[in-house]
Order: sequence, then structure tokens, then C-alpha cells
Amino acid sequence: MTEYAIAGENLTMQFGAFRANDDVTLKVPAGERRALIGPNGAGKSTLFNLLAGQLRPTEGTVSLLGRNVTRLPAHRRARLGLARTFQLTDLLDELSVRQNVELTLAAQTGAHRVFWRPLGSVGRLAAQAMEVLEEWDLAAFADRAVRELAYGQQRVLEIALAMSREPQVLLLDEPTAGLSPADAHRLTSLVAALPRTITVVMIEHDMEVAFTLSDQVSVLQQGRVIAEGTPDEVSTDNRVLEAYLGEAADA
Ligand SMILES: Nc1ncnc2c1ncn2[C@@H]1O[C@H](COP(=O)(O)OP(=O)(O)OP(=O)(O)O)[C@@H](O)[C@H]1O
Repeated sequence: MTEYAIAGENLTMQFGAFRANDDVTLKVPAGERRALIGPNGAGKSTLFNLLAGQLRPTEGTVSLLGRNVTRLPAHRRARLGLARTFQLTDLLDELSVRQNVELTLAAQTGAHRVFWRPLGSVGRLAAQAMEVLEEWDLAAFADRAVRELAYGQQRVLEIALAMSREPQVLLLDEPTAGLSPADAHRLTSLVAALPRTITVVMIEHDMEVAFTLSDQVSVLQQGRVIAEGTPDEVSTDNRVLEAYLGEAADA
């Protein structure tokens, strides 16, 4: 039996009379890069919220690394190895880049009671934070407030924070949205270079990025998975072409 890194089975999410996800099954084996694509309102963010624990499904189950986590809140799933980024960055704007990393690391190690800890452990946290920033080429901005960073740098920082939690599964919500072509290209390279020990699921509107980064693509439309396969397979699938042509016609 294959153990999936993350899997949603028969997920339905009902908002009043509206089904944002309707019997969605998504099974991602360890190490895979999976893109979720689909027209606006197809239910991609809802599916991410179900997988990460921001929402509880009306029906269906979510498992993470072989464990049923359907009833676990987001922070418990995070502790089991799941990290996610958001469509709009959830960085602490007024704090420095370094402080954002330190807080993430502190939360990770349970060192948020950092003020009661011996000074040595605070120093260790600072050193670790700088290591993270160096790894992601952000060390030069360590003492800048996050709001002073260019948007592209903020998006890189977000991924750096997610990765600093050493996740086994990483969910990226539109990592290149709002970026200039050059920044999008840089971010794509960074994601492509992530180690294969990590399973990556990403929502991506830019087809070129989605197809470059992914092994498999799942296409959602009106809350359902309408196609799944390699980038080559889905890009020539008639249902997918119709879904996108329909969107273009509606625009
Ligand atoms: N909390 C909610 N209450 C009611 N309806 C919701 C809620 N969250 C999402 N929806 C609806 O569910 C549908 C799917 O939304 P979702 O954000 O999951 O789509 P999406 O594929 O991520 O879209 P986009 O590409 O525009 O981000 C939309 O019609 C949206 O209005």
C-alpha cells in the first residue's frame, strides 16, 4: 500500500447551500511536486484550507504521512510536518526580517518562552536565524522591517520561514502571484531546487510555472477534480481546455 505524504479523500466542503469542494480526492506520494490549477473560484484555496486544517470538511478525510488528521487543527498538523504559505503573505510587517525568522524558529522548538531561557539559547536562535537568512540570500536585509522589503523578497522570506520549520510537506499558495517576471523566475528556481525529501503541493495560476515545477497536475473546476496527470497529459486534455476556454469566454 502506498503511503501518501498528504491525501484528501472524498472531501466535500459545504458553505451554506454552496459546495466549494465536491467529493475531491487528491493523493500525493512522498517527494512529488503537484500543481493544483483551475479557473477562479474552482475551489483550490478551499482544498488547501482543508488539507492544512484551516477548515474542517463537511465530509471526507485528510491524512498526513499516513495519519488521519481530519480532526486536528492547523497547528497540530504543522507540528507533524506540514507547512504552508498563503496567497497574501502572512509576515509580521513591522518586525525585522531577522525577528520574523526568530519567532518562527522559536515557535518550532517551543522556545517561545524565550525570555525565561538562559541567554545561550537566545544566542543560538539568533545564529540559526542568520543561517536561514544566508541560505535564502536574505542576510543583507536581516535588520530591515519586512514592510521595507520588495514584494519578491517578501515571498522568498515566506518560503524561507516555511522551510525553516523543516516540513515534510509544503503547500505553496500561488508562490509567484504578483511578482515581476524576473522575481517569478527566481522563485521558480528556488522551488525547483527544494530537496526531494519534501513533498510540494502548489496552487499556481501561471501555467508555465505550474508545468515547469510539477510532476503531476490536478485540475479543479466548480469544486471537482476534472483531470489529473502529467503536465503534457493535462495540457492536451479536452476537459481542461474547455474549462479554461469557458473562463476566457466569461471574462
Ligand atoms: N468561507 C466561505 N464562505 C462561503 N463561500 C466561500 C467561502 N470560501 C470560499 N467560498 C467560495 O467557494 C468558491 C471556491 O473558492 P476558492 O477560494 O476555494 O477558489 P479558488 O480556486 O482558490 O479561486 P481563486 O483562484 O480565485 O483563488 C468560491 O465561489 C468562493 O466564493
